[in-house]
Amino acid sequence: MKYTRVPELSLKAYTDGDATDRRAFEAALYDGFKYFGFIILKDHKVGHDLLRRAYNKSAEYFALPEDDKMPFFRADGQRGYTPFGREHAKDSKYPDLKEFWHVGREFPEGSPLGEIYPSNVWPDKPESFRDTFLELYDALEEAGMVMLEALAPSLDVPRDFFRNMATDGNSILRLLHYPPVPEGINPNAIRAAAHEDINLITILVAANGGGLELLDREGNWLPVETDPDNLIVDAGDMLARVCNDKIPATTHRVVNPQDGKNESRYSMPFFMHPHSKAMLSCIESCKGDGAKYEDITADAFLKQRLREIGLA
Ligand SMILES: O=C(O)CCC(=O)C(=O)O
Ligand SMILES: [Fe+2]
Repeated sequence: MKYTRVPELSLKAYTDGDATDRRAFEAALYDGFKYFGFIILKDHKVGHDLLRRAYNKSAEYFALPEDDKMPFFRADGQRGYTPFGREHAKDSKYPDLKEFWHVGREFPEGSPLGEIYPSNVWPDKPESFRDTFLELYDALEEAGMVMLEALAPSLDVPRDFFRNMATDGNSILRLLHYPPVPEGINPNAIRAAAHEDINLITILVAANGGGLELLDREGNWLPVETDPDNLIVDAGDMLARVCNDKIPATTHRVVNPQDGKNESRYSMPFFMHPHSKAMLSCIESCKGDGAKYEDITADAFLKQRLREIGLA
């Protein structure tokens, strides 16, 4: 199968369809993932109202003065606020033109699991910030779990294989703000330099503006554009690693505005991670001539990659 654009799949066909619909969805997901490492997901259950509310809260937060935001900056960048110009892609010298906020997993008070990941921090304004983003975290995780489940049969692993890996996982919701590109900025600096995501899969709430591009097999940058109510799903390094690159962690970037409209851009990727102790080890059906990568725990792999992007 050859594609000229990122395929669009309807999640409803999988969740509400019969066995034939589900098999067709699984095949289309696997084909899209193998070809591009990206698919677009429509008819999902993350509500339109929740997405609009989340975008509004995100815009309200980033509009606050820097003095209100900096108290939530943590050096490791894993929770709370990361200011403009801090993160750079693994192979880029120039910082990305973005600021962001990270929400991690919340455990019920007193849960022993609460110790394993850094605690969330929360701003006191805007109002309902915490509730909105915990709701979005759960909704995106739910959609992601279904995708992980739908992927399993194609790789000949039990249906709950990836779901189990991601249960209590170190998944992160990132609220991103790319401000208007400042004048006089180094021409090599872009909103998000070419990179691959670190995690298993990313469920990206499509932004309210263009700019996202993936690097296709011919080495061309292909815009990934869709209705802002749809979700974009892409495969990260951890998934590529366990399936021996059968599914690629596709390089992507966000370019600066090119249409003369130098406006803020907001997006909200949800990075689905395995739980820290999960072993990233090559799936039997993908071994072929042998595993290309050594076994490593999800936690060790994450730490290695965070150092490479200047966040640890
Ligand atoms: O803003 C976007 O559309 C993509 C962001 C992204 O690729 C990332 O944060 O890893
Ligand atoms: Fe990314």
